[in-house]
Formats: sequence, C-alpha cells, structure tokens
Amino acid sequence: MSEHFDVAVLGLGPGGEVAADRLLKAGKNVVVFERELIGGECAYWACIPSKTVLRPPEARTEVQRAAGVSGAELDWAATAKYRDYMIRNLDDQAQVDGYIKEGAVVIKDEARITGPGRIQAGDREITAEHIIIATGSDAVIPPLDGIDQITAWTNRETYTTSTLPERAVIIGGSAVGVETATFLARFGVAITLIHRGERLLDREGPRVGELAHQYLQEAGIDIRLATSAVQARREGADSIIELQTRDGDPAGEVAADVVIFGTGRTPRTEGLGFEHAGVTLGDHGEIQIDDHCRAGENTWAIGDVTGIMPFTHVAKYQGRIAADAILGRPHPATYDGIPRVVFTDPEIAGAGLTQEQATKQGIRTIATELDLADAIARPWTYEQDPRGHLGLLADADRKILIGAWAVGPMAGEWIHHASLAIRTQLPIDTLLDQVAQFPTYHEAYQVALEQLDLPLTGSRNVQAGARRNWHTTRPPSPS
Ligand SMILES: Cc1cc2nc3c(=O)[nH]c(=O)nc-3n(C[C@H](O)[C@H](O)[C@H](O)COP(=O)(O)OP(=O)(O)OC[C@H]3O[C@@H](n4cnc5c(N)ncnc54)[C@H](O)[C@@H]3O)c2cc1C
Ligand SMILES: NC(=O)c1ccc[n+]([C@@H]2O[C@H](COP(=O)([O-])OP(=O)(O)OC[C@H]3O[C@@H](n4cnc5c(N)ncnc54)[C@H](O)[C@@H]3O)[C@@H](O)[C@H]2O)c1
Repeated sequence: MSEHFDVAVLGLGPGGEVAADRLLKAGKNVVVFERELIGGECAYWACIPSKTVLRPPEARTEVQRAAGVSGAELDWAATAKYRDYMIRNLDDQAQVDGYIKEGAVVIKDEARITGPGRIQAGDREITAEHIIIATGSDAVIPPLDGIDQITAWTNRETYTTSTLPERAVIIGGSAVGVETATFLARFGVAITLIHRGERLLDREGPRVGELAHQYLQEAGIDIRLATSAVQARREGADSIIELQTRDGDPAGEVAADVVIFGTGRTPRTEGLGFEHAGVTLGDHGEIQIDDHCRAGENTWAIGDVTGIMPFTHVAKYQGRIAADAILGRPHPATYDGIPRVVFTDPEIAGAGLTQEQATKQGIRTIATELDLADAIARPWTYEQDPRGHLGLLADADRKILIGAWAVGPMAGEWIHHASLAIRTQLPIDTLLDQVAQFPTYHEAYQVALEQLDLPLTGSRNVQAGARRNWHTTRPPSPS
C-alpha cells in the first residue's frame, strides 16, 4: 500500500532543503528523499569546502598586504581538519534527525517518478499531491581519449582530499577552475590552467577576465587560453594531457600528478522517470519551468536541475518560490541582478547584464570603470598597494543600473548594493543620494555613479570623468 503526503521533495540540496523547511513550517505533511547526503553538493563537495579552504590563503594575503603585521603561515593539515568539520565528515545523521524532529518522513534512497504524483524509492511507494524536483547536477568530464588512464578529479575529490598533489592541471577557466586554481596555487601546488575560451570567466565582461588573469598569474598559475584538452595518457606516475589550439593545431602537452575537471555540470534528470510527471526537458537536459518553478501539473523544479542560474542562492530562492506557490501565496521569480561571486583573491563579483548582453538586447548604455585606489580611502586603509575595481553599466534612457562588476577585497559583499539597485530598478538619482559610511568600499558606488555622466534631474550630477578627491582624508602616499 502506498503512503500519501501533501508534498514530496526529491533531493535535499540547498534548494530542496529550503522548500521542505518552508512547507514543514506551514504545517504540510512532507516526505523528503535523499540518495546521498542531506545538504547536497554544496554542503559537502562544492561551496562549503571550497570557501573554507580558500579562506586561510586569503587571510595570509591580508597579513602580507597590511602594514605592520607579519608571520602568517599556511597549515594544510589544520585547514583540511577544519574543512572536514565543515563538511560534517560526510555524515548527515544530524540532518536526518533534524528533519524527523520537524515532522518530515525521511527516505534515504533514490526516488523515481512512476506516474503523476507517484514515486518509487526502493520498495516504498509514495503518492503526493505535489512533487518538487530538486535533484541538482553532476560534474561533466569531457570524453577524452585515454581518460581512464589518468588520475582525474572533479570537485568531489578536490574538495575532500587529505593530501595535496605537487602538480595539477586544471581544465576549465570558469568558476570552478579559477577558484580551484587559486586554492591549490596558494597552498604551493604547481598549477597549469587550461581554458578553451579567449579569456577567463568568459560569461563576464572582458575587463573581469583581464583582471582575473592578472591576479591568477601573480599567484604563479600558468594559464593557457584558447586551448582545449583533447587527449589523455599515463606515463609512469604522470597524468599527461595533450592540448590543441582553437584552430585544431597541436599545442603541446602538460604532465601532472592529477588532472582536475572544472568543465561544467549537467542536470540530474536521466533515468528518474520525470517524463511520467509531464515534465519537459530542454536541450541540455534541464527541466523547463515557469515563473513559479512549475514544471508540470502539481510538479515543481528548483535549483541546478532547472539550469537557470546554477548557484546555491538561486536554488534557495527557487525553493521559496515553489513552496510559496504550493502554499497558495504565489509570487513570480525574477532573476535580474542576482549576484555572481567567484571567491578568488581578491574576490570577483558581477550582477546584472554585461555590456555585450545589453547591446544584444538593444539597450542604449553608458558604462564606467573606477580604479578604487584613485577614488576612495578604504583600499589604502585596508592594504598596501591597494587592489580594487568597480564597473557600472546603466540604461541611458531609463536611468537605472542594469549591470555591475567588482574585483577587489570583499567584492562579494559590496556587490549586493548593485544587485539590489538592479533588482529593484532604483533610479540613479536615488542611488546618488545614498550616503555610504566613510571609509568603506561602498563609497566607490558614489564616485562611479557620478562618473557615469547621465543627465539626471537632481543637481548631484558632475562632469564626466570627474573623480572625487578624497586626498584631504588620505594619509601621504606610501612610497
Ligand atoms: C566546486 C563548486 C563550488 C561551488 N561554489 C558555489 C558557491 O560558492 N556559491 C554558490 O552559490 N554556488 C556554488 N556552487 C554551485 C552549487 O553547488 C549548486 O548551485 C547547488 O549545490 C545547487 O543546489 P541544488 O539543491 O539544486 O542541488 P544539489 O546541491 O546538487 O543537491 C541535489 C541533491 O539531490 C539528491 N538527489 C539527486 N537525485 C536524487 C533522486 N533521484 N532521489 C533522491 N535524491 C536525489 C543529490 O544526492 C543531492 O543531494 C559550486 C559548485 C561547485 C561544483
Ligand atoms: N562561487 C560560485 O558561486 C561558484 C563556484 C564554483 C562553481 N559554481 C557554479 O558551478 C557550476 C559549474 O562551474 P564550472 O566552472 O565547472 O562550469 P562552467 O560551465 O561555468 O565552465 C566550464 C568551462 O570549461 C570549459 N571547458 C569545457 N571543456 C573543456 C575542454 N575540453 N578543454 C578546455 N576547456 C573546457 C568551458 O569552455 C567552460 O568555460 C557553474 O554553474 C558555476 O556557476 C559557482
């Protein structure tokens, strides 16, 4: 006999967890399925371990760059120990107990949809009024010839390893590749980063790629752009990757102890019977959803499996959207201005459109870029030889911000000012009236907005290119 529930949640990564929590709090009868660990990719193999191991090198850089403090040493054994604590030693028993305490039925097994509102997991059959699919994504490893011969890692091996290799080749110059290169290089691993695009982080604008390149190179990383991994082989203890240019010409080979793939992700949809719930898949296997995360009749999909914006914060947001729709208080999802942060050193952040995307949409734009060291005091009080850039993109007709990027210490924190402005379409006139705490990185927005040279209604606009002079409050320039 099958058991019946109000809602079944398939997959308890960040998306599924938020949806389940919200529904349980609202008094719904909820069953949750998880085939691995409650918390999903993010909690054990992705966001949490990667940000945990990136922090000690960042702290060391801070010590090296701040005047009057010295002596920071990295300790891999202690870092790995703290990382293991942060990933709960790959044990989710406390999470299972927590959900049971909250009133959920927890089934630690793979769920398959067998018909509308019907789910099978092992020998259990469940029916549910609503199904939320939150099954996430898997790492993609390109099918290179000889791949079976080499030591190939994805994020899973990389972020659970107890020993570090001496040399690693990283394939892919997007978020995973760039963060992983930063982490390992700072811990002394010799890194070659292979990227088939013309610039790193090529979903962002060219300046972001340029700055990322500069900082990664300064960290000692050997970066090969416009280059693809085409073949793999083993020679003794070495894993060898053969390379090719974009035109198909040989581009040499690289030998390493391990080859790490940061070559994208694919939605987990195969063989899970989603077609029985009337779900439609897109060209990349992603589940198609509407503004309320509806994927079919009483069927919802959230997180990486939708392929919309594969970030934890987006999975969590969609978890709220789907749960609220089920609870009869629907509000549509909007994805404008959601932040994108790459936790390198310094951090790289973006929100909204790039110039290229805006141009494709036919928007008349005005853009500006600010070198923070020329414009505000905080970079100087923060570190010697200060780093930091902010770029803004405005819609010249609507006089609102439509895009922003930032590269600098804690850029992942201060990008949220732009994110909110873009999401809420705050008039630039209003933004110009904001008063930021002195001395903070936030002050850069004021200067950059004034540089935009938009004809505004208020009297706050200044001449194009004018720079706020903060020198009256700045100490003499360090030589
Ligand atoms: C190295 C790395 C670093 C990252 N860092 C960040 C970051 O700093 N910030 C950020 O926002 N994003 C980051 N991401 C992306 C982030 O990890 C994902 O966007 C996020 O995990 C997606 O959440 P989700 O709930 O959709 O899926 P997942 O976290 O993948 O969880 C899905 C869950 O569903 C379970 N499951 C799958 N199929 C079934 C089934 N049939 N039955 C039962 N259970 C099932 C899986 O076991 C899994 O636990 C990173 C990704 C990587 C690879
Ligand atoms: N801080 C964060 O929020 C964070 C951190 C890491 C990952 N993530 C998310 O996780 C997901 C996966 O990230 P990712 O970096 O693996 O994927 P991605 O899809 O963003 O990038 C993969 C890159 O690998 C390149 N590539 C693929 N095959 C190649 C080959 N054979 N040779 C050379 N280059 C090749 C592609 O051109 C592409 O640029 C992304 O959606 C990302 O947003 C987020």
